[in-house]
Amino acid sequence: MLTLEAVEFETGRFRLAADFAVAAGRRVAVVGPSGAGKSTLLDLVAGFRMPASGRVLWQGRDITHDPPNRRPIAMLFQENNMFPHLDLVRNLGLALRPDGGALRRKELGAVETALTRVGLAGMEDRRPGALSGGQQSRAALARVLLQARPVIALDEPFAALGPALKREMLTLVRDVAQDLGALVLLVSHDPGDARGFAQDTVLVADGTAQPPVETEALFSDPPDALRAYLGT
Ligand SMILES: Nc1ncnc2c1ncn2[C@@H]1O[C@H](COP(=O)(O)OP(=O)(O)OP(=O)(O)O)[C@@H](O)[C@H]1O
Repeated sequence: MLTLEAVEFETGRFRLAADFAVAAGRRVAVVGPSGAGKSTLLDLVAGFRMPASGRVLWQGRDITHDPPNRRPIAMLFQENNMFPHLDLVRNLGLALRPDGGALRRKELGAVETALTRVGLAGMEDRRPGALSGGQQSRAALARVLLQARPVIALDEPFAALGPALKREMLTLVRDVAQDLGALVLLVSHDPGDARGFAQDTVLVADGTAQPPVETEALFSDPPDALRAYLGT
């Protein structure tokens, strides 16, 4: 269970409140208007931002003051955050050895297995610049797989891909998350993503990240804030 307990965040004039829990293993979309605080919510969970008050807990353990690398969360950004001068094996190896040390045979095997799992077998020695956008997304997902954390947070990860490829990647995320038994938080501007991917949806609007609601129920009878955002 991921719990945001009476979390209050503020920076400048922006405020965000969150007070809800999500069960382990769920797929959750995070939707809402631009600037509402979707990325901020993920940052609070991942530890890149600190709440002014309240607590963040994973399986009942208070992680509010843990640094990002000590949290149970793997984050996948739109930019994918690969080092351009390192090939895929070395980029992904950093998930297992953040100090950049040489990989042992077993670790190398794990990297190769992860690359195969996301459809990149045989591309071990490519650098990120020699990959298409879709392949870069796959590589980023392979890293998430290697990190093997119980929560995966994705912030608009596939916005630059075409619709068919995006759907394919979301299916792969779902499969990878299932392999890991991971909870997924997916920020997206596309209601189709939420409906196709997520069992539950968190609506972020008017200074609040609202408790998750079953996705189909939310979209079939949207509250005013969601209706305004959807333009319906
Ligand atoms: N360092 C900062 N100082 C002041 N305000 C900030 C700072 N960083 C972000 N904000 C504000 O916080 C609010 C929430 O930003 P956030 O990126 O979380 O929104 P979002 O819902 O993810 O938006 P988008 O969909 O456009 O990516 C915005 O109104 C933004 O202007």
